[in-house]
Order: sequence, then C-alpha cells, then structure tokens
Amino acid sequence: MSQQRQKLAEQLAEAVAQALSEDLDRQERVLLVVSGGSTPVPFFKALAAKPLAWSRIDITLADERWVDEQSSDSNAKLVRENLLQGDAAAARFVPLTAEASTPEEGVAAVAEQTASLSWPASVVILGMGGDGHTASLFPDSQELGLALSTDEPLVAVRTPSQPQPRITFSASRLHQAHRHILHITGDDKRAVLANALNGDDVRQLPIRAFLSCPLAIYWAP
Ligand SMILES: O=C1O[C@H](COP(=O)(O)O)[C@@H](O)[C@H](O)[C@H]1O
Repeated sequence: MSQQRQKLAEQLAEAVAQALSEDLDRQERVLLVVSGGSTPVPFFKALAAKPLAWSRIDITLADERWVDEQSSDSNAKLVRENLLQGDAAAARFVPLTAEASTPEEGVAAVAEQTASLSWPASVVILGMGGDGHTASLFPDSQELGLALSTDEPLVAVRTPSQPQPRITFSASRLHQAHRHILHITGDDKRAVLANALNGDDVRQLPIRAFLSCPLAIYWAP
C-alpha cells in the first residue's frame, strides 16, 4: 500500500465520519452505502477506528456478487472483516444476499431486507472499474438500461464480462443519497474518469450517471 493511497483512505474516512456525525446530530439513525472490490480496504480500516455512535449507523453495499458469504469474492465478507471491527461492529449491517440460488429469485427478499434501512443514505461511496462500471452497472450488462431507469431499488444483473451474477442498487436509489463520493486509485482509473468527464453516453461509461450528483472525487496514484 503506497503512502498516498493510505493518506487518501484516511482523508476519506475523516470526511465520511464527519458527514455521519453531522447527520447523527439531526436524526436517530443514518445509513452509509459502501462499495466492494479491492480499493476500499484501507478506507474501511480507517473508518472503523473513528469514534462514532456506531450502534445508530446502518451500513449496506452498493452492489454484491451472488456468491456465498464465505467466498473471497463476497463484498459482505470484505465489509465484515475490515469495517465491522472494534467499536464499528455495533453498526447494523444489511448484506445484499438472500436464501435463493439466483439474484433474480432473491431480489425481492433483498429489497424487503433493505427497505428498513435509514433511507435516504447519508453517504454513498462508489468505486469504479477500468470499464467505467460503478456499483454493478456494467457497460456490457443486459440489465444496464433497467438499472439506470427503474424506480425499483434493486436489480439482478448478468454481465458477460463477469464470472458471477450480481445484484445492485439502481441508479435512482443511489442518486437519492445526500452525498456521493467516488474513491479510486491508479493512473488507469484516472484516465477512465477523464474520458467519462469528456462525454455523456452513460451506457458506454456508467460512472457518468453520477458525475453531476455532485460527486466528490477521492483519487491517489
Ligand atoms: O466489482 C466491483 O468492482 C468495483 C471496483 O472494484 P475495485 O476492485 O477496482 O476497487 C466496485 O466498486 C464494486 O462495488 C465491486 O462490486
């Protein structure tokens, strides 16, 4: 882990902790939506160390791979092992999985589980892949149009470029949050973001759906 990425993670944790504290001063419970993948790990660790009223914080994911929670591909496992640690273990975490063999069969149950969260979210932290996907809004997904346009909260997704089926919050549900943050690292992702900022075809680079939320960008080499 480079020092710059570690510092970025700490700055992001400070900003998110401050946002959650502000909202906790005004409301009984608050919701944080986080992303999976490899980038958030140092951020999760830095945020877990913050002195927050964790028992009043709800946490869920922007998207999930439809895999067993013991799988190394599980975003829920990542959150449990890196964010829900120490005092932060008192947070209420609602994963995006259910007792069903496919996301199409499980999406209604996950919608029911997540309906009780403290919407709208205080903060949504998005990641981004090299193909411009964010959450599980993939350019090559058949369900991309639906996920970008539906008022339903969640969409089951099949993506040729990805080994597992997925479930994702829809763009409209993620848009409702009070604050949006993009957390990315590396020159390759910076180039993808620059490309996204230079055009407007959301289906080509789905991160474009969030560029005017407004979106705070946290990037390090
Ligand atoms: O598959 C996913 O990828 C993106 C980016 O992940 P990273 O490993 O490049 O950081 C992530 O934002 C998304 O939540 C995850 O499901």
